[in-house]
Amino acid sequence: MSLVLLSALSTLNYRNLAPGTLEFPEGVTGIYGENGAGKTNLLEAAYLALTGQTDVSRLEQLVQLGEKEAYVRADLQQGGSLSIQEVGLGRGRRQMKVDGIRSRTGDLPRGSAVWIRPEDSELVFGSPSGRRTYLDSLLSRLSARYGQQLSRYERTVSQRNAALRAGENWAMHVWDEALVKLGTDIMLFRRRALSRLDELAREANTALGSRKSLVLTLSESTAPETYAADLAGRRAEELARGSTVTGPHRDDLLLTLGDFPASDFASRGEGRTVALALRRAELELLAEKFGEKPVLLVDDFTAELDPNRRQYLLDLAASVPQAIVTGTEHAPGAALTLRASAGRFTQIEPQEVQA
Ligand SMILES: Nc1ncnc2c1ncn2[C@@H]1O[C@H](COP(=O)(O)OP(=O)(O)OP(=O)(O)O)[C@@H](O)[C@H]1O
Repeated sequence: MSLVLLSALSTLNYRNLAPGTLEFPEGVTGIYGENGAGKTNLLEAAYLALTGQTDVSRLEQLVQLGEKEAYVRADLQQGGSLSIQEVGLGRGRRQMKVDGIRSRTGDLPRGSAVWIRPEDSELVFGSPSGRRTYLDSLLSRLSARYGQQLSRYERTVSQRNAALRAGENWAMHVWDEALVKLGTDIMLFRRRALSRLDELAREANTALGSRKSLVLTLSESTAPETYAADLAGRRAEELARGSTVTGPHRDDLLLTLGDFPASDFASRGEGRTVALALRRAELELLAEKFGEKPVLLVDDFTAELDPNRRQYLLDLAASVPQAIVTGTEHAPGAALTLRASAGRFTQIEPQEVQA
């Protein structure tokens, strides 16, 4: 894949953003403005247009209050040619087009964006499902096959759960066979990817000035060698509960800082550093896979009270071909500075930024 640059972003009826198009240069675009101005909304729209993905479960939340549909469009410069990605949003529905042709998320460039935001601390302090989502979303971008196997696995788990609830003990061997095959693929892929992810996250954690070492490990609910036996051994429990309790959908990505699990023992600041290290590792893995660094979206670098992490974020933004960095203050050294106010973005001349 060649370098992907976001040359323009257009939105219509997207949250509080005024309709219009913003053009972005190479290098860093800094966006500053007061709380509630629409800075996060803009990055969210950019991430959606670049990747087709959002972590908002109710899509209507993205549509401006009082409107029925919203639209975002990314004009991408890729290896000298222009490509246009459009996402239309309605009640519970998302439609995507690439260069005018109906498409699915899998058709979009998979390594095109990484989004770093203050809420990333939840990766450390939140539930295992958030960490699984981080891992699965990253691995699905690294390998389309992983994404396909994961959707098949998730479908199989929900069908098997329905059979368990219906007490269909006689059908279980069929479901188990399918589950073990798909689940084993997922476990093996996760194991392979984790060693490099662990190395990259460790390096980033050290570069962030952390004195404690970071180690990433998988906590697996079963192993490929024992999967079938583990399922059989918990059959009675699963029938009683009506749900599948063994398999990679129950795994966790353990983050050990120093000698202890970061989720239970890290301070808020240490947790934030670990979360940043995970995002940095994501960026590096995507760059290794696709040969180019993704567009980096940094939400609220000013939320970092620690000067070390602030500087790290600014340096990271300056090191990639294109970054958009928001904050309540302007980002120093930006190629373009925009001021956000009530969902509108106006360009600020360099001399005004200095002032
Ligand atoms: N669907 C929607 N329709 C209209 N407005 C919305 C919608 N969803 C969110 N908003 C509003 O968008 C505003 C801007 O939110 P956003 O999170 O982008 O601000 P921000 O500039 O990032 O602020 P902060 O600096 O506090 O993070 C909020 O006031 C919010 O109420």
